[in-house]
Amino acid sequence: MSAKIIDGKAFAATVREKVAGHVARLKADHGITPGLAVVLVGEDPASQVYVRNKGKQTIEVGMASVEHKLDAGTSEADLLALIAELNADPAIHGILVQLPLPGHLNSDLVINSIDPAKDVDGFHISNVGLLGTGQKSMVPCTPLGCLMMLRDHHGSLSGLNAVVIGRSNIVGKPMAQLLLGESCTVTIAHSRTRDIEAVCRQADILVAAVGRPEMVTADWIKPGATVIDVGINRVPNGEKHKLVGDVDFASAVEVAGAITPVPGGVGPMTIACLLANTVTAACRANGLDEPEGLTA
Ligand SMILES: NC(=O)C1=CN([C@@H]2O[C@H](COP(=O)(O)OP(=O)(O)OC[C@H]3O[C@@H](n4cnc5c(N)ncnc54)[C@H](OP(=O)(O)O)[C@@H]3O)[C@@H](O)[C@H]2O)C=CC1
Ligand SMILES: Nc1nc(=O)c2c([nH]1)NC[C@@H]1CN(c3ccc(C(=O)N[C@@H](CCC(=O)O)C(=O)O)cc3)C=[N+]21
Repeated sequence: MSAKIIDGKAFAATVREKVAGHVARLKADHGITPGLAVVLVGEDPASQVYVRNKGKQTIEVGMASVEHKLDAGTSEADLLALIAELNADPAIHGILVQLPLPGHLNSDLVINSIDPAKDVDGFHISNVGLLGTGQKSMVPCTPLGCLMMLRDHHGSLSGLNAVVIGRSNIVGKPMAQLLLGESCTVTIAHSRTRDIEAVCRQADILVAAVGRPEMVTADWIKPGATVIDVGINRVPNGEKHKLVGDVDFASAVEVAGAITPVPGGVGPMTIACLLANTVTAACRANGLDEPEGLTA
């Protein structure tokens, strides 16, 4: 039997439509245009894909988009000065600093210099702490997008076994926190996990956020499980390249109950959630009721 394909691209379009509605209301009723600033230092290829898609979609939902493209050799002091400017700018409600940063920059220091209220990536230590203690925060976009798709597919996630492969601060850890918040029984697997295939086969929900092309094959998957593939891996395809996930889609689709494709799964949801977080930030900054259904 073949799995249901969870269409992240279509789901993301519905999220963006909701965001556009809230943006229109903010403009008409309050004269507020939510503004998102993206800071890109150097030329990481994965970040460029993201920035390209994001800039276009920010404009499409009616928000203001500002891009700061800095030279790979930019000093930490200059980057911190730019962030201080954006923190102080009332027209900017969301700030995203593309990761990874070039090696000479301390990314923890840089991320923690962003005003937590404008931290639409949800990476600032204050937001991480708020999420970890179940308080209102900015929730990282990729895990938030995954959660929206999981809730839509399952309704309640309570009591399900969830395995997250990957323990990064930007995907694996916050994903695990969100699933715990939904009362899943959560296991985080990583490069030192013993017999990872057997661990994964226990999962009703399997989230792969590893960065290894097609690592998760059918024999890792419990029949009927829901598989969320976060991986974005660029692999050679003849003369060109193609994108594949961390899951071997062709074999997994035969065993899973539901699965997200790459491209067209988690990626588009990540960008939609970034826009959602920016509207939420704009509402909070102005003491307005925040949109329902766009946060965790
Ligand atoms: N779709 C989207 O919107 C986004 C996609 N991504 C993609 O998601 C993937 C993960 O990203 P990110 O979390 O930043 O990556 P990181 O490299 O920061 O983390 C990868 C994690 O995978 C674990 N890992 C590596 N190799 C193995 C292995 N052989 N077996 C088990 N675990 C392993 C690592 O374990 P250890 O900690 O032990 O080293 C680590 O915890 C990438 O493909 C990235 O491009 C990322 C962000 C957004
Ligand atoms: N501060 C920060 N926050 C991030 O969230 C962040 C980051 N830095 N650095 C890079 C990674 C990667 N990432 C992607 C998001 C969407 C797609 C995406 O839209 N993917 C499309 C395909 C795009 C294509 O066709 O090439 C899809 O999966 O369908 C890809 C990658 C966010 N990241």
